[in-house]
Amino acid sequence: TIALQHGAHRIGVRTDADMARWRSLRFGQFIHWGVYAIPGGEWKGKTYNGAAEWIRSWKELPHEEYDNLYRQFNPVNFDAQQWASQAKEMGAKYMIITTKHHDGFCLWPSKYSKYTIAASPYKKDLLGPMVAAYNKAGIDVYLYFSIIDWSHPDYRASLKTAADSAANKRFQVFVKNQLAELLQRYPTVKGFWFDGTWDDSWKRDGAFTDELEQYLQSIHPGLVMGSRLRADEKGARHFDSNGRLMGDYEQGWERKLPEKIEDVHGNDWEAVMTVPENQWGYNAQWAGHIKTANELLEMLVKSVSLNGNFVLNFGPKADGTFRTEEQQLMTQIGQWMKINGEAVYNGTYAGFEKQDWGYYIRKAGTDSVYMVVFNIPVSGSLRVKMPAHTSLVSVSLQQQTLTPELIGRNEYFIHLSGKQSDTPVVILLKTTSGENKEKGNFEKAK
Ligand SMILES: COc1ccc([C@H]2[C@H](O)[C@H](O)[C@H](C)N2C)cc1
Repeated sequence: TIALQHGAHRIGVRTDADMARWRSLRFGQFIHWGVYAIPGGEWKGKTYNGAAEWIRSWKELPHEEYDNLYRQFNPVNFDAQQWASQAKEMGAKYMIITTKHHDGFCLWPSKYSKYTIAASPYKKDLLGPMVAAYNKAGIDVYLYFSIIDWSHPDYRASLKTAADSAANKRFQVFVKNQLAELLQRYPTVKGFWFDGTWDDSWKRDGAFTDELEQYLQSIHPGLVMGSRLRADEKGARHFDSNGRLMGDYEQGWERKLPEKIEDVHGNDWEAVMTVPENQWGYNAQWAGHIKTANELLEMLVKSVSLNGNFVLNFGPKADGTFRTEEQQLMTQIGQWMKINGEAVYNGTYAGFEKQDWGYYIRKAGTDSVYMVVFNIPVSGSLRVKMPAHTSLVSVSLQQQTLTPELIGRNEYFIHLSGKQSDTPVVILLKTTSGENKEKGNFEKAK
């Protein structure tokens, strides 16, 4: 390894209570909301093919016009209580809200910028009511914050001149001030979700990113911040130049999931996912494949089975309401979570050999292992190979006790006689482990 001043400061996962809480939540709701919801991916009859929240970068929409959209931003139908209750119904345990995206428009009346909700017809702070309503519903709130800020005169993507460096210094002060302001205004938030940290100007100043992270922890101990904030002094991001994860969890899983446990290298991690292929902010016409509730449940369950969190994104309209498709998804996912959430919350990697029928999830610190079945085989028989020194004590499907068939050494078939289901099936295995523990109930010779 090489000597680093601003690389990872910790080997292995965070073991404090705040991180344990983040880890227990497993299922989050991302919300991308801002003035980009006004065009919604379209402008003067033309459709923008990129992600709707990036429409300002589209040559068909002059910056001057985009930067005046805030004059129309008036979410009269915004109802924080309604947002929080539908998130609760879906089963989300945390929410991540865009305080400001790359365009720099602030959903809160920041005293460090004129480009805020205070300048809009709506005038009022949007974040305060959101944080209060979600917390009241028992949902933790995390703040998305884009370092890139296209609206700020001192923002520089790269530093070519001394003037650039001077501007960048001023910009760093601005960033630090806004982050401190957010923590001061919304003290119950549990962390930041940083974005827009790929430009040279940011990743070349590893020392600043390190000091900033430590500063934020000092004024708000316990904050949970992922690997997107920092760079080490060599410009390495997420993983420092010694391959060690920076930040509290790996934050690179954007619209993609790891395949197997080795892919996450023993780190905490979180995946963020869009319902369409790549739309975060509101996009009027959803084109391409729109993920179904079952697809999204499989991503959630797969993430938890690999020791990670899964965050599903929603893009409210400019008026503050959610599109019908998103409301229907929240309801459908919530119907499954209401019955089966126990398999997701506090879920961890089970240590069982993966089978084709679906995923194993271990309830943290227990001998309870859930099988979440997405693919019932034509045989109806679910193969279960017990890990070494682990015995099977009982098998149940909801309130029904099942008797597995012993088909080999510590290997079973669980027969789902003629079972069909249009949503994932959850089976609970009670196990016992340890060298000299008594054998499970199904190993005695017939
Ligand atoms: C250049 O590729 C990008 C850059 C930024 C993103 C942003 C999206 O706008 C959204 O906020 C997502 C979480 N973030 C990574 C996505 C892809």
